[in-house]
Amino acid sequence: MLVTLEGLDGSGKTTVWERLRSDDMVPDETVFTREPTDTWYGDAVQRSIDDDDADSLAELFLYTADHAAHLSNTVRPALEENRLVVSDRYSDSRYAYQGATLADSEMLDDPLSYVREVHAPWTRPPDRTVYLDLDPETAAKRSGATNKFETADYLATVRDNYERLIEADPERFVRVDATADPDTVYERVRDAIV
Ligand SMILES: Nc1ncnc2c1ncn2[C@@H]1O[C@H](COP(=O)(O)OP(=O)(O)OP(=O)(O)O)[C@@H](O)[C@H]1O
Ligand SMILES: Cc1cn([C@H]2C[C@H](O)[C@@H](COP(=O)(O)O)O2)c(=O)[nH]c1=O
Repeated sequence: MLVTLEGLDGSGKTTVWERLRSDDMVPDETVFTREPTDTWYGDAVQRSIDDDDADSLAELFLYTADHAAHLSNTVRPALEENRLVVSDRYSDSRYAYQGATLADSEMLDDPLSYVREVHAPWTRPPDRTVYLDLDPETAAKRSGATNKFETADYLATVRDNYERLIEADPERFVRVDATADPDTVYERVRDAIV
């Protein structure tokens, strides 16, 4: 089973993901992974994140290349062995974030749909997605505005995109209030996974 953790920057995904790794209730053979990945593809993505002037379309395809390699090298092999896979960010991050980054593009009427169409023929959708729901102002504050994505204005568009994704696929998503205290958030996420 493939479970993904999604939400705005600062919503607490990595905090939960780290804690799940040492939880006895989570199966030992679980694969914990993330996007951007810790590979040279992920390094290329990181360079783009750090470049305020990166071309938005080129950036989409860097993230997408990282996703393709992540699927073939990590996610699909683990699923073939019937292991639980927990990914800190995955394809919905691309739909929500690059959907927002490309919002001003004159070439695309509906960037979110375009990004989904690019992935559709080959990606592997998650079986369950835990969405850590947080308002953009708190998200920007918590994340410390360390990269170009972490502003309340931009994150408001990203949040609208996540809402569109949830509306289109309500069965897959479990919404968790990320303003709750860390222990409560953690227990709600764990309950949604095991
Ligand atoms: N439930 C919570 N309440 C208050 N603060 C929290 C909570 N969960 C995490 N934090 C704090 O918010 C900050 C961001 O958390 P974390 O790195 O886990 O978020 P993230 O969603 O992984 O962010 P990013 O996508 O930017 O990597 C950290 O300082 C963390 O300690
Ligand atoms: C996977 C993915 C990520 N992003 C953005 C979101 C964050 O601001 C950065 C890095 O992610 P992290 O969780 O803070 O390490 O990249 C994105 O725009 N599109 C994506 O597909």
